[in-house]
Amino acid sequence: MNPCHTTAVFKMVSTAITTVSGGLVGIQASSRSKSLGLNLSSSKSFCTFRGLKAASNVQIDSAFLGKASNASLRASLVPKLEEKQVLSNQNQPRASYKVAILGAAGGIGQPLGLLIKMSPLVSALHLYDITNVKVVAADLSHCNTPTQVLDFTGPSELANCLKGADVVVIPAGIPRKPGVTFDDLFDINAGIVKTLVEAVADNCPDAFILIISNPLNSTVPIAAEVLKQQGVYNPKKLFGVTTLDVVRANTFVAQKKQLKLIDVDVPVIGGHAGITILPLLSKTRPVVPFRDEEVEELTVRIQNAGTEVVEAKAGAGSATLSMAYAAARFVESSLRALDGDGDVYECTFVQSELTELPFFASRVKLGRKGVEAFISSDLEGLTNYELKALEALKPELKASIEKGVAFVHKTTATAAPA
Ligand SMILES: NC(=O)C1=CN([C@@H]2O[C@H](COP(=O)(O)OP(=O)(O)OC[C@H]3O[C@@H](n4cnc5c(N)ncnc54)[C@H](O)[C@@H]3O)[C@@H](O)[C@H]2O)C=CC1
Ligand SMILES: O=C([O-])CC(=O)C(=O)O
Repeated sequence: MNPCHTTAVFKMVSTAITTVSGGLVGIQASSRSKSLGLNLSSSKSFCTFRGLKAASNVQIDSAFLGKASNASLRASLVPKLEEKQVLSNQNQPRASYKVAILGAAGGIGQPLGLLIKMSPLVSALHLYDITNVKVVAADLSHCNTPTQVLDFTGPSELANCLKGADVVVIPAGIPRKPGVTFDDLFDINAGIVKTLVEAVADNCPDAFILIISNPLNSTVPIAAEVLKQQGVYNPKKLFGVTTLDVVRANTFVAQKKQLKLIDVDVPVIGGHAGITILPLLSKTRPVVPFRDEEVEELTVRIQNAGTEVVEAKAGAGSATLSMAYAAARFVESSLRALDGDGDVYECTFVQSELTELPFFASRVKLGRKGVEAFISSDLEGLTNYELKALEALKPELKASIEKGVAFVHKTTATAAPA
């Protein structure tokens, strides 16, 4: 075993880890500290893939993709390194999953491709876009990590991009500009997502499908309707990526309460637009008291964080780097779940029975078959502020979901012969 690689894997996860334990739907989440008995924190040097020379001097204080991610990474990789001898004779980790990014040449797609190219779990990275994707692949493919990068341009190459994919990530579509609402993106992005998901249904219906394109509250229901029409809908494997809301909530709370960032975990429920984003500050781990004004200030900031970036970019688009980071975390979590890690939890916008709404973002347990359990206890014992906000978000979220469903039915009816 290459000690450099071992150090790399372990260093990426060298943080205190809190996990949520539980069983099936309706379980009570409980937090506990988990120690794997490894002494990982004494040195800050970091080695990664063979040949990345500068890496041995990289200083890191915390982990790569965040605590939730690392808990799972540690749990999934450490036992395998010891028990299954996953290192090949080139001293590389086993990398066996195929990930496809649709919209890979865009502002999110490019940094997301880079982060996924660095994952030890990915053997093949397929990049699809309608333009400019050859350039991105040529560039990325020079990084000497084991993942093979292939490019696919335009609808004629989409099927080959998707065949055999384990995880498909969709950040295709136009982003917001100042003054543009999420719903304003619907007219263009609804059709893009519909077409891409039709191709997913035809070519890799068993894959985890991760939707990033906005308006997320509508594009996920669109994807579900398309998959239903094609007869391949598996609600456990269709995810709206809301990880950025959690990443932001964790960051803003840690700053406000002067907590160690890596320890903070705030569940975010509802949807992904304005008031439909509901951070459950009362469920923050570690437990921390908030004054009423702090709750109001933090909630509003988390709900408007996307607009904060849109305004800062002044017409050049919306969040790309932080979104790529958040999506990479969700991809890693998906891969570890597929790999049999029993300790993977993420908030995500999925088909749900936690409320009367057909889709709802909440914390879920991920496993080989997708969503294994909903952490319903997150919705118990909410504060009055949270209960009121939860009721307030429902009409808007319901309307966005219905708009997505109606779009698919309408386009199908229009396309059907008279
Ligand atoms: N879920 C979330 O938390 C977030 C979602 N977003 C959303 O992600 C989407 C993408 O954002 P950016 O990457 O910044 O936009 P971008 O405009 O930089 O990139 C979009 C890419 O999609 C490609 N594309 C367009 N039509 C396509 C099609 N039919 N097939 C394949 N690719 C196609 C474009 O060529 C472009 O490369 C936007 O809808 C944005 O609102 C952005 C940030 C956070
Ligand atoms: O706000 C936007 O337009 C993009 C987005 O979804 C986010 O940054 O969370």
